Amino acid sequence: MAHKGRARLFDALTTKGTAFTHEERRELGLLGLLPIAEKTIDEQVEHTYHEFSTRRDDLDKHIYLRALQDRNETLFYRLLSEHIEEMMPIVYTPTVGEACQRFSEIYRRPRGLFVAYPDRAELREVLRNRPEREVDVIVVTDGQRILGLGDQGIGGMGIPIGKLSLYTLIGGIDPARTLPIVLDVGTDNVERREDPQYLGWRHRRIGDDEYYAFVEEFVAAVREELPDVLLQWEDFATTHALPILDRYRDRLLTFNDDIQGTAAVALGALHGAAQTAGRPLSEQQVVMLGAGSAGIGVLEMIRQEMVSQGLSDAEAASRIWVVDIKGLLTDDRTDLSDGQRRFAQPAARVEGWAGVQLADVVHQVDVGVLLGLSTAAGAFTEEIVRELAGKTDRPIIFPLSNPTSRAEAHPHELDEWTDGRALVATGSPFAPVERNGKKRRVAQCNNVYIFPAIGLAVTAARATRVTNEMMRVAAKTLGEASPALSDPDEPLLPAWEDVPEIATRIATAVAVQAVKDGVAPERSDDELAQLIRESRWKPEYR
Ligand SMILES: NC(=O)C1=CN([C@@H]2O[C@H](COP(=O)(O)OP(=O)(O)OC[C@H]3O[C@@H](n4cnc5c(N)ncnc54)[C@H](OP(=O)(O)O)[C@@H]3O)[C@@H](O)[C@H]2O)C=CC1
Ligand SMILES: CC(=O)C(=O)O
Ligand SMILES: [Mg+2]
Repeated sequence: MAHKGRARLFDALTTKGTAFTHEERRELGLLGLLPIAEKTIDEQVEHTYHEFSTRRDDLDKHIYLRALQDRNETLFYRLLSEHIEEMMPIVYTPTVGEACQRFSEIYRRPRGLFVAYPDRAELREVLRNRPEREVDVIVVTDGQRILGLGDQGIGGMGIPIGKLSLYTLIGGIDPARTLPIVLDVGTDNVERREDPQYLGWRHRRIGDDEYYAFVEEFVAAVREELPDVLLQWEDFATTHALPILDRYRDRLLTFNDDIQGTAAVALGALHGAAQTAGRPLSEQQVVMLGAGSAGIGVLEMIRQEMVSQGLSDAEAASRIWVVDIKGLLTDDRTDLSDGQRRFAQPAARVEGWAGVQLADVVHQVDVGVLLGLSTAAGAFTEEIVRELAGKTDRPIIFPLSNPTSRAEAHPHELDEWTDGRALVATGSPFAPVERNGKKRRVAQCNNVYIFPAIGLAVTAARATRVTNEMMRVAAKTLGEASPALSDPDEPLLPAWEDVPEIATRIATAVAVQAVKDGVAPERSDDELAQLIRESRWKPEYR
């Protein structure tokens, strides 16, 4: 706020552009630096929306919005908040996936921190060079599993930038207090590495010993510089995601969005779905396609929920069937990680089956819930879905892989193959499904319903850890807001326009839980609710 003149005019966080009044221009040394007209923020929104609308395709629209964000953050968030449903798919999945693939080509200006392995001796200096001193939330990736698009190296930076935009848009986190980070540890994507435009370190990914030592150094630098920050891990390959979470979850204020955020949103959506289907989760047989960190994270939470509904651990596990690229996870497989092994079915249970692929499991088991976190586009085939639809009145089918090009099925197909009976939620956004002249919105079961609220909760309540119970409360509060609970024809998750308000509700419940869990200072529930409402940043010129 202190700067004047050009520095003030070009400070994206505090500029008002053509909305500086004549008096402000005089006070701030801006006279003559702007055309004489004085705009209101509403007029600026109208103008930028028109500009946005003239862009040819979604990537152009993404580039336009990113440029606006770099120029005037208040206006960027005001525009987004007035067109949330239209712009979410542009700043986030699916368009952000293409923006990551073409990151070096569309690169304009730096944002956040590029923490590169060759700079490892100077990590503290890198952290000290962060653009803003005070930070509430870091989102960090190493670019190895960007949505379902694999290794994008430094291009993965598009994801932390996009996620943090949603922390602000939905969770009301002050954009000046967010920090996107990419750990540049090389890339195994040969096409990227050999692209002359590639802006990252042209090197194969470093080996695990160097990798974990580097992550440890990075964490140490973050702790020293920003001891209270929330550190969110995003889009790490499963092989690294789980060990990193295990190593740091009890040492830092941290969570892994793909594991824990996805689990919470899936459980939230299943709440409305199970109620509409008329059968609680604990009475369902659940099939998951994909045994990566997202899939296993979701299943851990489903199992806990089944236990809270009265099953033993073993009974719950016996209702969960996981299929990966090799087929069903069974206890005679030697290639399973510890996390996967917890969901392996006894091999004896499948003796006599013709095979152990998804179609076989759906054929043999009384499946009520089919979930996909596999990146396998089209894997929920007509044959599989029709078989499932023959077993239950209201099949619950969630193709959750991102971006759209990786979805296991499209909602209009699921609708057709089940005669409109499927209860559907998808990872990326899809157009409404039309049946008998009536259009129905498709719920987007994406962790964006959760992470902004977690950020808001821990920031406002000054929490020091993200506990499992905090995540469970987030899932429960979201589930209770399902429009399908009051009308089975409504989507399983709330509309985007309502999401900022619901994020506030989730954040309040999570903050209350943080106090209960002893990881945030004592405060009454009312005080927390008030603190959360008051701490929300708003896109208004100061
Ligand atoms: N909706 C949401 O909010 C979220 C969605 N996601 C999406 O989930 C997907 C998976 O993420 P993540 O778990 O981290 O990724 P991983 O790559 O770690 O996991 C993918 C899993 O699917 C399996 N798989 C791959 N291809 C097939 C196939 N053809 N048939 C059966 N199984 C297959 C893999 O098996 P194997 O290991 O043997 O190859 C692996 O078990 C991504 O598309 C991601 O965008 C992730 C987080 C949140
Ligand atoms: C949504 C998300 O986090 C993912 O697809 O990775
Ligand atoms: Mg992710």
